[in-house]
Amino acid sequence: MAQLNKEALIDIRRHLHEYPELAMHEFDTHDYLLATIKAMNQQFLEIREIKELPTALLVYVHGSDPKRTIGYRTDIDALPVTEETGLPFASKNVGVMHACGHDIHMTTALGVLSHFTEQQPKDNLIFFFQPAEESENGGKVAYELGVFEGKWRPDEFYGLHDNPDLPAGAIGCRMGTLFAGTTEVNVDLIGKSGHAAYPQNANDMIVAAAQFINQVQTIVSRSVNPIEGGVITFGKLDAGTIRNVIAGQARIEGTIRGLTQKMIEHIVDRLKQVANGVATSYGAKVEIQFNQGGYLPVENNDDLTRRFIEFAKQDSQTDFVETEPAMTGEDFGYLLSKIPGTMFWLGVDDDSQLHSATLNPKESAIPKGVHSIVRFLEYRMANE
Ligand SMILES: CC(=O)N[C@@H](CCC[C@H](N)C(=O)O)C(=O)O
Repeated sequence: MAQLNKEALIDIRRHLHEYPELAMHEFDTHDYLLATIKAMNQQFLEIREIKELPTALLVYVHGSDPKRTIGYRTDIDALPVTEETGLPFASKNVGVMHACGHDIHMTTALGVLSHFTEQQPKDNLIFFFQPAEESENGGKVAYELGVFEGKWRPDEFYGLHDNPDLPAGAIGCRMGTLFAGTTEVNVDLIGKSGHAAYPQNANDMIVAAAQFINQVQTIVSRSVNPIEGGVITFGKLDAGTIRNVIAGQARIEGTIRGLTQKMIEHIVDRLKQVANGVATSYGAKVEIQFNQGGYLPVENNDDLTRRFIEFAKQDSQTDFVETEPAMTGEDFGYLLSKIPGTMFWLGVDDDSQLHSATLNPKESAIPKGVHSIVRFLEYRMANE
């Protein structure tokens, strides 16, 4: 197969979009990626599978005169969202959708890879097709399995995320922190169920949960430096079984975000205080779990990011936008804490936001993104 052209890229993206799979269950996605990569020129390639992380894929492109090994990572998982785009290629996997654009990420990575299967790069390249970005931190899992050891350790790592707020195909980046760190939080409030008619004999955890959720709103508004900012979102609340039984338990699931690890820790401490305070005042038991995993703040490496931005600014074929830090999280933050590199945005120009059931990224972003990334990698390989 020759280098993937625009039409081939769009076909690939639509196939991936139709068959999204959740974190650590990306089996068909893995098989499709593998088949697509195997159809490329194999002359410079080495494909690697990981037994303990069976949906992941690594591809090594041997350089002609390597001075370094450059890593490029794409995530491959989807979200438990029911698609509402009405597109002819909408998700066929009920309740699952590429609502964060990882179909765009994968296709762009395949486009870049296919270019270098036809035109051997000077440096070595490693493409990492990573499972489980949305949850279960596949990047950290891979790192801890020792996947990036020996010749498979990139000297520098790059990766992108699509951005509906930027023009299609534009590249966005910034020095320093690009994305927030995140911590998942689960709060279980445990009281006593009972008949709806006899509240005095029960301990209603719907009321306690409502109080807890309200009080939590004061953490960011009253306990966080507004210049620094932070986020607490509870996206899931589960309590009760029927209207006339008082709920004896409530489970509230959310995510905390901060641009520094210190801020995340500060919010975690305040959240514990609020949860314990509400539990005491309602005579309830509370269990709180936090899970940060690999979702560290995404810290772009100074030297590499300066070069990346310099390239993007001066390249007449790249439309570059300097961006603000974002409160989205990314487990690429973990990989960048181990291996220096740069994360950047690829504009996909859409009115819907990431994680929305109507997200419909502009496909024209894909060939433009491939073109800019190939040009950047060639520029990088031509320089010290
Ligand atoms: C780009 C993006 O949307 N990433 C996710 C990462 C999720 C981290 C973790 N599971 C959490 O919910 O805290 C995001 O929600 O920002």
